[in-house]
Amino acid sequence: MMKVSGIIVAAGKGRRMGLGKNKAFLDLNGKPLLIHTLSRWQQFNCITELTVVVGKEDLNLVQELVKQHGLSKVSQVVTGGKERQESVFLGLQAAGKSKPDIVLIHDGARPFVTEEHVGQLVDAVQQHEAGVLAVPVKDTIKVATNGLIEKTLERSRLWAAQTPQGFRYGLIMEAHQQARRENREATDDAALVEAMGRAVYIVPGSEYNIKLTTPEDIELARSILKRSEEHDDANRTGL
Ligand SMILES: Nc1ccn([C@@H]2O[C@H](COP(=O)(O)OP(=O)(O)OP(=O)(O)O)[C@@H](O)[C@H]2O)c(=O)n1
Ligand SMILES: C[C@](O)(CO)[C@H](O)COP(=O)(O)O
Repeated sequence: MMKVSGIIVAAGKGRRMGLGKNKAFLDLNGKPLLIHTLSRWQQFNCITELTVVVGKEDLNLVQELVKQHGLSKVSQVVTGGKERQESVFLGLQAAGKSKPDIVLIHDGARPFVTEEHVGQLVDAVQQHEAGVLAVPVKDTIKVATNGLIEKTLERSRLWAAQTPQGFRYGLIMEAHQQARRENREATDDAALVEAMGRAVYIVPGSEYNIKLTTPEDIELARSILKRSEEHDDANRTGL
């Protein structure tokens, strides 16, 4: 059977959120943001196990929360690095011990991805080795320097990359190792694979799969959570 491991990165500082603490512990309806994300991944049938990457200072707390919330798919909680890319690399090294075929790399700060989209991503990775969830860009994007517009990009070809991003394990490890040798940095993992000249496929995702980045996202997250709880209630009661 195909072994699919999730790597959930939550070792950031959440500076843009401005809470003065890691946004992973932001309370959403009585539960920390990271626990919302992990509880969802715990339920995904295609996922064999989860590696969680957190800041050194949060290691004990997250291990305790994992136990408390019965997150049995979490096989390890490991320490991350200064940048997201380093946290992912450390997560990949740890996940590699149990020899996964495919890894799905996901932001701890994205609590609303669905099983349907994760399943579609796994299918794409089985077929093509590398894929990302993404949504079409809705705004018109300008490239500007010092407030002066240089050009307008052709919107019909623009996609906003999300996570999870999925890869055959050997491919993403090679991409991270090469990036480290060449001191290359990127804000997502797909870019490291693209830089090797390898194909990465887009799997259309959902606008609800938001990353909580700035304070306005908290309100949005609470309303998405309410909507998904109502949806669950409706399913349970047959409404
Ligand atoms: N050194 C880092 C930086 C980021 N992340 C994780 O990567 C995800 C996406 O990053 P982002 O939203 O930028 O989070 P932060 O780095 O925490 O936020 P900021 O850039 O505002 O400080 C988050 O779940 C974050 O915890 C990580 O594991 N290790
Ligand atoms: C990986 C990512 O979530 C894709 O959208 C994003 O690039 C990482 O977060 P950041 O806000 O760029 O740090």
